Amino acid sequence: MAAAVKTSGGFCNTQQQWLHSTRDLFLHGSTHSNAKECKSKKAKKPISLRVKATSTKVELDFNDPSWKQNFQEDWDNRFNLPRITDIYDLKPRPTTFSLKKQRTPTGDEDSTPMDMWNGYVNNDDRALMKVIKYSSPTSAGAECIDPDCSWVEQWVHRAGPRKDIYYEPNEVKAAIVTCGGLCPGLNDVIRQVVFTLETYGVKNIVGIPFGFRGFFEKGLKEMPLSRNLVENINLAGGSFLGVSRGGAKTSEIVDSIQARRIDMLFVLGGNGTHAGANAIHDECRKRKLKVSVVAVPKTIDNDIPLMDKTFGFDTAVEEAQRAINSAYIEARSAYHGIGLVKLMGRSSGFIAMHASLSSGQVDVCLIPEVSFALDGEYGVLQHLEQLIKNKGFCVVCVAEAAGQELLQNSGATDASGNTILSDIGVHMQQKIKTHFKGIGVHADIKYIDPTYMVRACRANASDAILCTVLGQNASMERLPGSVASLPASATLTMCTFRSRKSSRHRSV
Ligand SMILES: Nc1ncnc2c1ncn2[C@@H]1O[C@H](COP(=O)(O)OP(=O)(O)OP(=O)(O)O)[C@@H](O)[C@H]1O
Ligand SMILES: O=P(O)(O)OC[C@H]1O[C@](O)(CO)[C@@H](O)[C@@H]1O
Ligand SMILES: [Mg+2]
Repeated sequence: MAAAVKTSGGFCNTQQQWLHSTRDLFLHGSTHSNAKECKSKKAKKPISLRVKATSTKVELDFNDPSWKQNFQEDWDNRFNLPRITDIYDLKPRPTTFSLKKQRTPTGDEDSTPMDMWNGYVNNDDRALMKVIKYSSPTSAGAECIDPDCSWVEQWVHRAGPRKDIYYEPNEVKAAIVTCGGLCPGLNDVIRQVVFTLETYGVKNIVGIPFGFRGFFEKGLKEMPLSRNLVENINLAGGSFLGVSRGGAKTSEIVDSIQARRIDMLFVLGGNGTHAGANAIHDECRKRKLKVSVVAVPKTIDNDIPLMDKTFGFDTAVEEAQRAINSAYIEARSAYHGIGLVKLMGRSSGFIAMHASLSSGQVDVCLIPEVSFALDGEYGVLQHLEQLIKNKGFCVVCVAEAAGQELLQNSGATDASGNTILSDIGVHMQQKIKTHFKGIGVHADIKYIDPTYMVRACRANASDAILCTVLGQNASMERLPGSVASLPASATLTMCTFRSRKSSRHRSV
């Protein structure tokens, strides 16, 4: 699966490729906002690359023979990781992690005595972002930077244990906080961060309750964490520490960090949380505090650019499939049954799309990335009419953010300032009812809204492994003294996983 690329403010990503390859199945929608952005990459020069990490804007002139070098330099700048040693003149000390050989020869007569030393990650180690080289903009799914689609390597930092560290594990205080909405796997990451820190010899680890709120809300006390306490938390869904939205005042949070004498902060959350982590990092720098901030990207929506998969997404898709299966059974068993399922995704249809594809039971999948009409000759309702006529039943899956332009928007926002979406599921249910009544055809609509069920559950096996790698890498990045925020941490914490994956599955 190819990584996402951000150009001119839009994302051209895997979802887009899937849309192309599944056009027959998911026939609604011809204009695609992302598609427009993708095309703009191939537009005449110069193009501008808007950079998420630093918000800088680099004009690329493809007539300039050194454009590729400029691009690469810009990329490296964006992925430059600030380190605690940028501010303080600190003496490195040998790591307390993995001091011994990880694996030793078995001692069997047959075994070849050899050094199984696992090694450390060097600060200059990198993982290659893209494993596909497109030879032309006409190649299926092509993601090209310049009009000729010449190969440009994009490298990100590799996560993992370093040989030198800059903190004394015995003396530091580490804090973990989980923010935003729930996501399967949060407990797995918390658990692994605690385990790894303890392996380094860190004794003082605390959990901040209920997101950033826990930093300033009176009456919310930090929770001491240990291997013993978190041993089994991965067996349950949710967040052991609790989550919250809104209310983040950076200066108050940093006052609290200072007062609690926190040296390292692990922040688990989505885009909002990462903006918060970045602000905390900036404020700590301004105050010259020796605090490392490492953010672990969390979003059930899987909508972080540059990342193939975020933790919790796989689990959510699996759960969503169950709802689709129920809708299918209901629709199949009813006379002119129409199963309708609404699935989460604040502004992306990844859950809906993947659950639909994997279930194989969905006739129409509607996602926000593709605009569609309900009424009219090429509208969804007309298509449903045909499906009922031809096969007697059908199943529709709609992402919660799909078709928002068809609904009235109240303009309301949640505590974090995120737009509260209008209910496309209920709207579709009504529209389908009215439509079939209007044409005098019986239709039995079964509407399923499993919203919170897809995320209020324990991580599945594949997410559990991903979380373990992320938790380990986050802790290993912290002790060497790095300070990371999106997208550095996103790639940073992912890249060990990614590099292993890509070497094993080069052809993906
Ligand atoms: N620009 C920002 N600067 C500082 N803090 C922010 C910013 N945006 C959001 N936050 C804070 O980050 C926390 C989480 O934000 P939000 O509720 O948007 O969830 P999220 O991290 O995007 O996760 P989800 O994927 O579940 O939406 C909130 O406490 C919010 O106040
Ligand atoms: O938990 P809340 O505040 O209802 O937010 C729900 C939103 O959070 C997410 O689960 C993650 O961003 C979205 O899919 C969904 O729209
Ligand atoms: Mg968000």
